[in-house]
Amino acid sequence: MSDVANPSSSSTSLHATTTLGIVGGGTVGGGIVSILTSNAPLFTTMTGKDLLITRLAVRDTSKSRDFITPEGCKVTDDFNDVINDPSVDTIVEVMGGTTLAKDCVFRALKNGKNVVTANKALIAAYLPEIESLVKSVNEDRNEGTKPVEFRYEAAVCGGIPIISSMQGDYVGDEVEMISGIINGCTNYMLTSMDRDGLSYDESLQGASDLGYAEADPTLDVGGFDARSKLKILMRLAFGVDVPEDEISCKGITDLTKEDFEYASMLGGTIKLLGVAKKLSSTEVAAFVSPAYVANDDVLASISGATNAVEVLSSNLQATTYSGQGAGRYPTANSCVNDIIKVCRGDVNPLPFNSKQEGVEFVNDFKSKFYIRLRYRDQNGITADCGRLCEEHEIGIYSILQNPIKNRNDAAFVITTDSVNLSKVKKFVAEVEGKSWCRGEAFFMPLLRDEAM
Ligand SMILES: NC(=O)C1=CN([C@@H]2O[C@H](COP(=O)(O)OP(=O)(O)OC[C@H]3O[C@@H](n4cnc5c(N)ncnc54)[C@H](OP(=O)(O)O)[C@@H]3O)[C@@H](O)[C@H]2O)C=CC1
Ligand SMILES: N[C@@H](CC=O)C(=O)O
Repeated sequence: MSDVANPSSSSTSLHATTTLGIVGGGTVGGGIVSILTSNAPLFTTMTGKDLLITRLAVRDTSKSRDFITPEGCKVTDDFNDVINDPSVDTIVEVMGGTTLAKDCVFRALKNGKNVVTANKALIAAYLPEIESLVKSVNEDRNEGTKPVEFRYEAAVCGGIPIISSMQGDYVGDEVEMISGIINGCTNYMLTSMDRDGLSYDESLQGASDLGYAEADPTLDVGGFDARSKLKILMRLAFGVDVPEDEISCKGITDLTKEDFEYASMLGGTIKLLGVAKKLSSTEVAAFVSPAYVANDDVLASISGATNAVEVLSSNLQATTYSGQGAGRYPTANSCVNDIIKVCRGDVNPLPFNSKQEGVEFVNDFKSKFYIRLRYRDQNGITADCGRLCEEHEIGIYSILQNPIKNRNDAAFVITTDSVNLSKVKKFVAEVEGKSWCRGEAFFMPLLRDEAM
């Protein structure tokens, strides 16, 4: 921190300053600037320092902005100007992505700057590397120098303070399971489609307009954004680093109107969930998938961009965190909280908690499943399915079918007894080879009914 009197703020200020460089002036970056500037006197009181935004990097400096650039802040299209400025104490990375953002964050840390980021994709892709870089940068710092901080509250569930809770509130506890809605864009979309009857494209457009979607919305609708967040939560909760692509991941793109009708027939709805569970002292399983949620489950009523995460632990038992998971101000709020902690001098030597040796990830899980099959009508289809279920050791719990409207393209749903995902995948692969089967089958877990 620059513990010198602030020369550029009102000439009467005798406070020390903290200088911020923000990389990214979009949905989140604009919100951070607005919150910091509109509450400046309060933040000075809280930290004892004037917070100056002296640098802002954007891709296109000629674009008009929906926020006011702070007085004296230099705007650039080269983030190197920000991370190489020796007067900047803290870099706030809110441009997103995993290539340039990696360069920006890694070089900022190497330059001895604190980093605040909302970038879950980057953290999920390079968590061990970030952890060891923060450690080595701090080991190399002179004795008595404040350690460099890496903070990322906004990266998981936007405005919900789940990261600080996972870092600090379970130290004497043991987390057994995390499950919840951890992507605001898709929850907004599913709500608009199910409740308001909007099409997939209309609901995605709405989510983008409201600033919920990623720059590449495939990350949202494909489940990948939720998977990045789940990976980070798994490290914090279970001390396990899981390569992201090992976590079973299905997005919302294959869901149809019919699935909502069948879910309603079963007494529930469909939510995109991230679930991770400790199966034993040495094994953890996880998935991201649409899932059937019964109407009396707390997750069924979570609508719009709201996120909700239930953490099951030995001491606390079930604790649910709920709030805005995406959008300008909820997300910027989390970044600002991190910035204030950094300015105040709070130190967190273990940003990702301790790693637990000997805990392995198992890429399979047990649940009851919903399997929707499309078919060309002919005799013997249910008999065929029943035989295949028996061969794959899948117990049928129910069979649902609306009256057939089109004999060439009809659908029915099987719900199963508890069975491993791996068995369902093999069953589905065999069904898809049948002459009567149309297209790909769709399957998803039934939450709570012994999920995992
Ligand atoms: N939006 C949300 O609800 C949430 C977002 N996040 C994360 O926050 C981060 C930012 O998201 P969001 O604000 O929505 O994204 P936006 O697309 O709205 O903003 C990205 C900003 O980064 C700038 N930028 C892009 N590339 C460069 C570059 N090479 N050099 C300098 N600036 C660049 C863009 O400049 P320009 O404006 O000129 O194009 C833009 O201002 C992402 O990591 C996202 O995952 C996390 C939680 C919630
Ligand atoms: N696209 C993300 C933004 C916040 O993380 C989401 O919708 O959750």
